[in-house]
Amino acid sequence: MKIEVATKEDVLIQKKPKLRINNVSKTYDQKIVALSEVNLDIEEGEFMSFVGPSGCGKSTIFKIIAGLSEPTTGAIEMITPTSTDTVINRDEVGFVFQHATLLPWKPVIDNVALPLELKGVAKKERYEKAMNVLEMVGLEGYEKALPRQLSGGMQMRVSIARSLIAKPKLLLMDEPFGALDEMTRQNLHYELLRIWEKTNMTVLFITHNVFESVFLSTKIAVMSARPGRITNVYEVPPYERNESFRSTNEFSRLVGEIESGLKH
Ligand SMILES: Nc1ncnc2c1ncn2[C@@H]1O[C@H](COP(=O)(O)OP(=O)(O)OP(=O)(O)O)[C@@H](O)[C@H]1O
Repeated sequence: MKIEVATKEDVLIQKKPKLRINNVSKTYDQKIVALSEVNLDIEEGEFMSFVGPSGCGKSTIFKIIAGLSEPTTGAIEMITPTSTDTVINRDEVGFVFQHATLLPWKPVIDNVALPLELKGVAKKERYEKAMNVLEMVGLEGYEKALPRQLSGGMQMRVSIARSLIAKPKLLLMDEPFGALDEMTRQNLHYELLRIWEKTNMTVLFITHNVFESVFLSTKIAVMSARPGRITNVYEVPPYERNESFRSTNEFSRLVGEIESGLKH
């Protein structure tokens, strides 16, 4: 992972912590150019969605931000006003994947507490924290259940709870609701927005669903086909996110604009 240190001047002009994707390119196996010169600034507390054609490098960006993959050129910078040290603290980054990826033999509470168990946190403390996040995702009472006893939506809630237990400042969600039915997906939209508002995390969210991106996000980054670039960033005004928002003219207008942006 290439980490760049921001200058003091950089830091002083930033009002809020900011994640900067600075000229990031990624070539796999010296021939597959997945990303080409991606630049994007993300403010603290933003809910930023990434939409783009299949294979345009959305997951690659997330892997680079999470430190699971190295950029070929460029860097991810985390700039905070309190420190000139821009090393991203991996403990502050949570990751949720399309599939819940739960350990089938472990009860819900142990799945949720796993990140703390791996860090050697004592059982009492990790169970207390797991109960708190299970309550946040509406799963109190299910702590002893095994994953197979839960619906797909509930398993995703467990996965989200597990990502929240270490109190991430940045949550990366790679198509988390892609495998769920529409009703479950919409219920989880409200849950996620409630959690986002409560925690003030920065959320980065990959989806193929433009409606979902407009409903959830403060900003939407549209990407081009491979090699992936950010072609446009749309801002969603702070409308109240409720059922009626989905049927407003503003909602349809934004969906239309983004869909046409995806075609160019
Ligand atoms: N480990 C890898 N080795 C080689 N090529 C890879 C690797 N990971 C991804 N790629 C290639 O890089 C490109 C971008 O992949 P990536 O998974 O980031 O796209 P994506 O936009 O997330 O796709 P999707 O929307 O289909 O999930 C694709 O062409 C993919 O085949």
